[in-house]
Amino acid sequence: MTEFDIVDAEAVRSGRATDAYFDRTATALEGAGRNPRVVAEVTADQFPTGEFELFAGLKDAVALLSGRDVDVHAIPEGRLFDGGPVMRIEGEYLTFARLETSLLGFLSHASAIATAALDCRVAAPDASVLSFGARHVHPAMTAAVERSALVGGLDGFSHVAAGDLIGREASGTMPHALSICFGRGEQEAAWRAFDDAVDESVPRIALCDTYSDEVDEVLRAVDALGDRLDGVRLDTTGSRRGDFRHIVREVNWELDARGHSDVDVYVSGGLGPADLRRLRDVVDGFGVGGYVSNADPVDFALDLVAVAGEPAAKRGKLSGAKAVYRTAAGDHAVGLAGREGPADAESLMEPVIRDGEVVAGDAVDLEAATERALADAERVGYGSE
Ligand SMILES: O=P(O)(O)OC[C@H]1O[C@H](OP(=O)(O)OP(=O)(O)O)[C@H](O)[C@@H]1O
Repeated sequence: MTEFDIVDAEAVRSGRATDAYFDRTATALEGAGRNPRVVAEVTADQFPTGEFELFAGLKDAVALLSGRDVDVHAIPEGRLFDGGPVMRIEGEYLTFARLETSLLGFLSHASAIATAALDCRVAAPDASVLSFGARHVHPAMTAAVERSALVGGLDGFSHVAAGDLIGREASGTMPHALSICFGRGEQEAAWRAFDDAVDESVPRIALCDTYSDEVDEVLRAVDALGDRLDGVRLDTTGSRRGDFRHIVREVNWELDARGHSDVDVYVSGGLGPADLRRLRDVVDGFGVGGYVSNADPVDFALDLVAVAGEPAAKRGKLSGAKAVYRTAAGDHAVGLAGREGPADAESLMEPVIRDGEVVAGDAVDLEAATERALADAERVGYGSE
């Protein structure tokens, strides 16, 4: 009995974190003395759909399969895909049967979140965009959310413990609760308390919408902190927002009129790519929560595509080990592995585990994944208007 409803890492690693039917399948196969060599593929769509998604979660998938007698190929994290396999596992079926549930979970959530993050990245390429959505998900998922947001090109994230795991410090300054603790009309006391107590390395970004008009609170923050004020954040609640772009422009105007155009303006609260496009030329940064963290998981499935060296698949799925390609024109293509791919096309899958040993290299490296995501987005024109 654990304190929280969190399945622990050991249950994932051991295969206990599985759907029961895999346990029963293993029992049946063991009882029948059957354990064929198979090829299994993880796929969202059989053929290209015209809609790219960003691949993430491979680091954990590789960790799950490492040390087991399998060979695994995958497209590297941070590559866009559209149809065909993202991962191929070869080995005896019982070696990985019980791992399917966790494997798909790792990939499905991470890829969805990375894709949503990339939507935001390309919507505001020059602004700082931070992931604020940890509060919307189960705490067991927060590190995966924040890491996937980084794979998708976001500049940072808010969750402290996720930062410990990822090896990067969380960002963030103050919630409305800070001002409210000091009381109506006492926002200056809140901003000064923050400035007095919080480490100098943390930017002084005052939240300026708690009790009164944004311009009024911004100018009061300027008076209260003077040159120590780095920026202001407007998180105006939806029912009070009116024309948010106009409000932000007015704030910028009034800052400029008083010689404080160096104060950065950040906005947050219910924002998505369309909002980022609308506001990107008037703000310095965005906090994006639910749009990224609440992305619907990619509908990955794991299917057997060959048994004992022969093509095999359930109906509706394509048999045979496959390769996926990026063509010179930037399209995604799927073909049988071992056949020649399209002319001038780059094959996307690479070995990540060989005989149980991890050989993934930078295919699971976070910084390399982000670089790939941005380069791939540019190459295929992802999110271009
Ligand atoms: O809206 P999302 O895009 O999902 O982003 C998360 C939001 O959560 C916080 O708002 P909240 O109103 O809870 O702020 P508070 O805690 O400062 O009141 C934060 O300031 C973001 O606006």
